[in-house]
Amino acid sequence: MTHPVIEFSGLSHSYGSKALRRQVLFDLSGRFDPGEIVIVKGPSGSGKTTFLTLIGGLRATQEGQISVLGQRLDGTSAQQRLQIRRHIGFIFQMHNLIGALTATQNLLMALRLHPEIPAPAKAARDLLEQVGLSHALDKYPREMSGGERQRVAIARALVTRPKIVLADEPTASLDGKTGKMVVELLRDLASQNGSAVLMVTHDARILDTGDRVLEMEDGRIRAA
Ligand SMILES: Nc1ncnc2c1ncn2[C@@H]1O[C@H](COP(=O)(O)OP(=O)(O)OP(=O)(O)O)[C@@H](O)[C@H]1O
Repeated sequence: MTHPVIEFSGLSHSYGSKALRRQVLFDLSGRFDPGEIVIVKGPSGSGKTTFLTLIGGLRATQEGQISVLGQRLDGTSAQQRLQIRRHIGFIFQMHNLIGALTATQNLLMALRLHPEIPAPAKAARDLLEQVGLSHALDKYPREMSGGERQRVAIARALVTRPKIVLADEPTASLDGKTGKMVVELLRDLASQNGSAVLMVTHDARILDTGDRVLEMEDGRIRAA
């Protein structure tokens, strides 16, 4: 039997407190297996981003259980969640590239947490070239377009070959050709590295690239 990369049950989440408290996720359960690409879709406000940030350990679990690579996330400290996050590649719209570092240096920074990866400088350059940024290796984020910055963020998330990739609209600011190339990179990582890829997207061009679709509505997972 395959061990799931992520397993969650009874997951609920609310924002605000007292009279302003509003529940946005209701009793979610499920699992993600190695090597699968899951498309998460659903209307705006249905809870997709909240769900992704919870299973990525970016928020504390309020209710329910989450296990990531065999380690429990619920009930852990912020410090422990930080450790688990090392195994996750995040591709979010607020990509938080470090402005004082070039594209290459941003990738090297991520690689510093992974001394087991050989030849980091080559790994960084190769991946930036693969996402079509050979002209921008030494550029700073402020010198790049939005789409170029997005590609640096994608390369930074993937260069450590994480076992889990969480992506929120990864192709939103990319043209069709570049978007397709990014999806191919994700597919390679899933098949060669056994990584699980969870991708929130409305992009009609890539909806059919997933192995399955998880559809959310009003904070619940709709039965497939
Ligand atoms: N930090 C927050 N504080 C209060 N409410 C929030 C917060 N973040 C999200 N919400 C609310 O929680 C609900 C779910 O939001 P979430 O961003 O998870 O949905 P989504 O499906 O990702 O939406 P979109 O497709 O528009 O990004 C929404 O009603 C949103 O307004």
